[in-house]
Amino acid sequence: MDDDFVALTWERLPKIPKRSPDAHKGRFGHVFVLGGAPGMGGALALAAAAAYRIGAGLVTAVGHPSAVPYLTSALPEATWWDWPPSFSALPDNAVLAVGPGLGQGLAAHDMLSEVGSLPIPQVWDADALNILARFGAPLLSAKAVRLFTPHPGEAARLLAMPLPDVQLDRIGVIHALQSRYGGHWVLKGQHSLMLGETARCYCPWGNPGMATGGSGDVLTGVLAGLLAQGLSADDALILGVAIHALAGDRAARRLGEESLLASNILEELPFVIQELNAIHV
Ligand SMILES: NC(=O)C1=CN([C@@H]2O[C@H](COP(=O)(O)OP(=O)(O)OC[C@H]3O[C@@H](n4cnc5c(N)ncnc54)[C@H](O)[C@@H]3O)[C@@H](O)[C@H]2O)[C@@H](O)CC1
Ligand SMILES: Nc1ncnc2c1ncn2[C@@H]1O[C@H](COP(=O)(O)OP(=O)(O)O)[C@@H](O)[C@H]1O
Repeated sequence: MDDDFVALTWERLPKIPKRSPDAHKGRFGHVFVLGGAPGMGGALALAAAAAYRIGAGLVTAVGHPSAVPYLTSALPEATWWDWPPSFSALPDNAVLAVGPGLGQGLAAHDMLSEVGSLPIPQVWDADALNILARFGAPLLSAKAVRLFTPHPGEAARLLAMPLPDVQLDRIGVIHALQSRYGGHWVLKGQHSLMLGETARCYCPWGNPGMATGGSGDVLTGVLAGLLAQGLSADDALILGVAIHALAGDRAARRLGEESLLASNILEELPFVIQELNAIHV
């Protein structure tokens, strides 16, 4: 690993802000997850549940009506908006997470060009990245805090380069992504790399059991939930990637890498948060 990119340690991790005794849900932000095209309601539900688990005050899932059954059975705590959302109705404390199971049709493109025109904190993942790869940086028309979360396949599409070349020069790739699209980046996979405003680090945790459908959707919800609680983009990036990987490691110890499901990462989030809070007292 390049000297410039340091390994995260427990001690170096940012803190989740402590809740004051008179807290109410309005203080912890309102995450809107946009995704859930037909057949992919599960991705939307995973991301929405992760945003709640990490501490967001309110979560709204914005999806195709066919995704409703996933959400109502998996997460009755979330509220629901149909596609296309009324962006003018977003509250002041909104954070957007776009991409989990979004699909790449015209409706998805139109929603993303609206999202890109809003000065609201946002996390871009999965199909949102695939659409960005097709339409380029002009899709990001407004200045906004943006976290981007490509896996190597998505990074290859975003830079129009062969996939094997991404893995040969992951540091060069993450710099190239930031130069082309701005914002804060995690290049996922073994030893996920992070590049933010000042953040330059890699995650020593995580395991191949996390190479399973939906684990990236959980990360997206975690990052949005941390932004919603007021963490800076760099802190949300570092803490979110770390908590997600540590939760994956706990799930692998409990269940084995082969049997690990994305929903098991979700289940372990509370225990990682408690462990971190205990060392940060
Ligand atoms: N339960 C659900 O509803 C799920 C929905 N999902 C959604 O499905 C949509 C498309 O995801 P797909 O998984 O089909 O498409 P991807 O673009 O993630 O993967 C397509 C192909 O890209 C390559 N690839 C992926 N990750 C790679 C890596 N780390 N290194 C090298 N090559 C890699 C592989 O060849 C893979 O088959 C997304 O919107 C996603 O959010 C997935 O997250 C899976 C679960
Ligand atoms: N071999 C691995 N070692 C560590 N982490 C991994 C490994 N494989 C996958 N992960 C993590 O699991 C998540 C997978 O995300 P992604 O590929 O977007 O999955 P999906 O599209 O199915 O949601 C990422 O956070 C990635 O860093």
